[in-house]
Amino acid sequence: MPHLLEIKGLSKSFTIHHLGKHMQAVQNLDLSLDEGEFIGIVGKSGSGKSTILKSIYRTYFPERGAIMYRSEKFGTVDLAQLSEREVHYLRKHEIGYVSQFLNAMPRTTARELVEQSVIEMGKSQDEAQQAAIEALSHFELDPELWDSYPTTFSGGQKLRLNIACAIVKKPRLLLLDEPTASLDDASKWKVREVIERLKADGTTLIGIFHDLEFMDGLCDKVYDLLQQKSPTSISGGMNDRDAFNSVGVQSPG
Ligand SMILES: Nc1ncnc2c1ncn2[C@@H]1O[C@H](COP(=O)(O)OP(=O)(O)OP(=O)(O)O)[C@@H](O)[C@H]1O
Repeated sequence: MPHLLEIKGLSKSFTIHHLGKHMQAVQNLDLSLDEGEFIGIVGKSGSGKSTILKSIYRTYFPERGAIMYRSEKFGTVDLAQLSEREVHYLRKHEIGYVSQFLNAMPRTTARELVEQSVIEMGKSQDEAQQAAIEALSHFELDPELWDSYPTTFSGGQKLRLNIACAIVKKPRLLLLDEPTASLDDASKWKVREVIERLKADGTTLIGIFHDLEFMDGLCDKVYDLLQQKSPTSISGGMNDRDAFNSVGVQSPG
């Protein structure tokens, strides 16, 4: 069985025109992921972790390299080359992205936000209602909050809602971009339970977490960007669990 995701030679840089600076965020990166696996990405602040996830989700257009994804709908495709329309389809149906930031919409309750995620997949209002109830219960968002506006939620509550919105689509691949960054310890460990549940359900995951202790025992593999040679370039290598333990004493951020 081919990998679910295989990144080959990915490079991405940014030009900040008003500062006259060119920033090499990711350079010649290789990474692969099998179905049901959870890969953690660690590295210093600015080492390109988010850029990798955003390139997979195609928030950023990769500059060089291929991001081969085995889609249920399209077969194996290069996310770096795919049309906007197909990318849009994959975001709706196959690939989810969760960060610490909530995509709140004005005058939209938590329940409606989750329902909209289902409706945009082409499902009926009834199906969306049912799926929203299941997702919000599954991720233990207090039912008293379901009909409230999420802008008033705590960091942990927003995250639960974010995850519910992503998970309700049953994505094959879920990208977690530092979702626990603003959470206290208790909320973090609740998120860990959620991730363990997703893993048990067979979701394939790539996650960025600053807290190495949080990742320990959770990820199948860790992709280590700590060995970068200069602040503007990375060239990473894959570690297995033992190698992860050996980098566990260093702080990535
Ligand atoms: N949209 C952008 N425009 C300009 N520069 C960017 C953009 N996105 C990322 N960069 C630059 O690319 C480099 C890598 O950024 P990225 O956010 O991927 O790092 P990171 O490892 O996720 O950092 P952190 O741990 O601090 O979130 C940084 O130098 C950043 O300033």
